[in-house]
Amino acid sequence: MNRIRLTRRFTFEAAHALTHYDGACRHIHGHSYKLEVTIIGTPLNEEQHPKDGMVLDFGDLKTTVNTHVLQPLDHALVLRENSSPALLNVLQEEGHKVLLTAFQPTCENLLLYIKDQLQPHLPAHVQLHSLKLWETENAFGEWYVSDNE
Ligand SMILES: Nc1nc2c(c(=O)[nH]1)N=C([C@H](O)[C@H](O)COP(=O)(O)OP(=O)(O)OP(=O)(O)O)CN2
Ligand SMILES: [Zn+2]
Repeated sequence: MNRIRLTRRFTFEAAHALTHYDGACRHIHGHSYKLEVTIIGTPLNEEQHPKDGMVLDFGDLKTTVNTHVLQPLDHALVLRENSSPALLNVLQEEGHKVLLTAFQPTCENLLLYIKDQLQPHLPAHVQLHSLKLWETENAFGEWYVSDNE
């Protein structure tokens, strides 16, 4: 076996509010999130192939994450879909980028959302290995496929 893990880092800005939370984070506030995406696979071994020696071109990983994860999340206000209808109406009428989620937008649930967004769009020859999401400089969550088998 010659399996290799590849990791790429991303950053995005997003705001959120934790409804019913018993602390300051129930108010709308923002984070500069950092995300690490790790995939695993076997490097291609085809001498004339432009991707020879690669599990996946880092550029292709970047494009996939940008399209399916960062595009919906970056500079969005992430709110639970049962948040105040009056607030949601105003935000949407004013053209703000609001991502409504069926879940509380915690670090944990955003990891699961990112996993669900990403997994179907990875090429068949690689697997998602893990995700690491920093909400603040000091707090992060991780999702590992091996924890969920
Ligand atoms: N298990 C979780 N706990 C908390 C989450 C979360 O997603 N999962 N989120 C929050 C808030 O969103 C908050 O923004 C982050 O909390 P906290 O680490 O307390 O933030 P601070 O700004 O106080 O961090 P410092 O490093 O102390 O400045 C709360 N909990
Ligand atoms: Zn927060």
